[in-house]
Amino acid sequence: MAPIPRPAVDSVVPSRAWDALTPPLAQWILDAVSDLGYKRMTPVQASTIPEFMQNRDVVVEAVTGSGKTLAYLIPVVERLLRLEEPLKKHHVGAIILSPTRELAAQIYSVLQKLLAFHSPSAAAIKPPNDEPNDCQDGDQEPPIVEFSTSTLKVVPQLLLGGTTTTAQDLRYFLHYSPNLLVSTPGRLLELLSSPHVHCPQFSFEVLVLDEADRLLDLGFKEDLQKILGRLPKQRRTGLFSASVSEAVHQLIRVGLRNSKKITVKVKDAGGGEDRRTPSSLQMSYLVTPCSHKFPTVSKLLANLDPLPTKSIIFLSTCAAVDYFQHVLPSIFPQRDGQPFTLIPLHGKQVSKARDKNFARFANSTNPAILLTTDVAARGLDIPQVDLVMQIDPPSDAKVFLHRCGRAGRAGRKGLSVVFLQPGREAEEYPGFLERRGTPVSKLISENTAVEDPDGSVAAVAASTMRKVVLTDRAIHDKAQRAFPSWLKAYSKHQASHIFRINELDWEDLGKGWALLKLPKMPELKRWEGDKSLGVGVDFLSYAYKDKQRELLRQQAVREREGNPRLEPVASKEKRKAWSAKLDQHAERERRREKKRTRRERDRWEHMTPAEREGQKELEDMIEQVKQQKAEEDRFEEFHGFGD
Ligand SMILES: Nc1ncnc2c1ncn2[C@@H]1O[C@H](COP(=O)(O)OP(=O)(O)OP(=O)(O)O)[C@@H](O)[C@H]1O
Repeated sequence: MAPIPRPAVDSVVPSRAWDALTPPLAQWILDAVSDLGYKRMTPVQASTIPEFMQNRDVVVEAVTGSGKTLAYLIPVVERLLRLEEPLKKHHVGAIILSPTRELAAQIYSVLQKLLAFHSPSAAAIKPPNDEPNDCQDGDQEPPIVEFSTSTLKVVPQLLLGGTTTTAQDLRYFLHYSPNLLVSTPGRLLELLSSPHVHCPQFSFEVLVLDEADRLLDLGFKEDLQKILGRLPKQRRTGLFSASVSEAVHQLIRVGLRNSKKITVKVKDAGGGEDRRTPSSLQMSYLVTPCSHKFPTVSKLLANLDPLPTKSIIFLSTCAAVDYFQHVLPSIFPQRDGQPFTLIPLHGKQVSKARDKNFARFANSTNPAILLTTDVAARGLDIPQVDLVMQIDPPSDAKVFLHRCGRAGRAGRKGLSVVFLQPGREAEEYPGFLERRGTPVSKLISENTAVEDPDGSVAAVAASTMRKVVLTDRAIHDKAQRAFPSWLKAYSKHQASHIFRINELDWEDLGKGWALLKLPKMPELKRWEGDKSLGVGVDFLSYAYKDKQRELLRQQAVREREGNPRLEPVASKEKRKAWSAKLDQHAERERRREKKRTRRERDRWEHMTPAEREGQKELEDMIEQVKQQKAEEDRFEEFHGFGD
């Protein structure tokens, strides 16, 4: 295996042998890591494990793919196995929280691999959807079975919304009495709400927030606040991420105790600047108009040497993934006589499809491409990912390094490419990234440049994809939904001074998206170009593949012909441009804020004292984050870094 990036900044601990730690790790752990082929600790493991095993909280920021998972799993299991006596039945000793189901499942799988070397724990591992066979009926009150607590062991449980019901999770909990829970916030909260699940101070040891900055985002605020309210304050806490911002470090003062900040960055090739990305990962950009983006992706896939085993394409919305999954295979090349397998994955797929698609990608033996959104940006560890392509930069600049970091993991060579449109994007975005510690350089290679002086390459690609769209009106519908949603995402980019809607080239976008026409959108009201994009389509006879759907459409056409007033007309509200809606938005936001405050007050009145404590703790954390962010913004503004 290629060398792991070397540490810098706060971390002074280099990569070390596993048996060099004091206090030493248990023999079974040494056997496990040796069997897994991990000869030495990575820098983040060498820095974190000794601290987290002792009574210290840790805030760990280390580049993607640097081995953070084992850096917390080893201390967590060691702590549970070094207790003086086993925990009482139905008492939880440790919790690991992750923002997504896929990441939680992955953490659980690493944990299983580790515990396989600890015989008492290995015997306790059951599949997460295991139905204890003495209680199959979902509606019955779960029986509480006797559970042997004489041996110290780690009994893990994976909690995932979508795969099991809360009742099934609770039955599993009551039957096997797990002491270590790996979960997403929502599902954990549901379990902790049961009076049968206990986390008292004398039992509860440690809480880990993986992708901590994402978990501290406002989207998770309520759940996290309630979770903290149900956990004892006297506990160890570990925050882990590749982007624990300075703001999150302030949490040390409020949420964490006796804490240690561990930062593992890497030096750039010349040994100078600190980087926030692994040195095995080449971070690059390409300047391409929209209509050249996918032809360029094809060229990369056709020519990159060695052939990328697995690649990820990031799009900005779920609807775009739903649409492009149909058209892209028509323009993607074959390698060694084999097509690439294109697998869609996004957060609006039902859990089963999401799990299946993720497993298909992870286990694919053919060259495979995951077409996805930011749901796959963080934490996922699929070592064979060689290439990451960001068709659009993410709206949240912080997500950029997480997306890139799906490639170039654990010292393996990886390439990340972000596609920028000529003009402001190409001129300003690289500088914007550099100021955030994630510099990118222009990808210069014969393999990538699409020479297209007369636009014929783009035209051929658009025409090939349009042929696919014409085979089924349902694909056209998807495109017409996806394009406005992409535009909305574009308009919400954090760096709004770079990503400006009024500088977009609509005709080129229509070609790049292989649209049959531009959708009716307020933004196009004053645009005088050809909204049919020069594609002559007879929409009256353009049919759905699905027979039932087509019959309904034909019926609707007949009805409309009989009564032209039935033509659906977008409401006045819908026809307003985004920009014109801003004032209304502000007013609505003010009213919403008022309602929110009232709701919060009501909720507070109905809270238990413990929940109030949790709420206060979290509010303190968020306040600190806000203050720090404001300070950072002022600093950036002063130095001309502002967005
Ligand atoms: N000591 C080690 N030696 C070699 N490889 C290791 C070692 N520890 C972990 N790895 C490998 O490194 C890869 C990345 O590990 P992990 O997923 O924990 O990274 P991470 O730092 O959590 O990344 P991210 O920030 O993207 O979540 C895994 O494939 C893992 O098997």
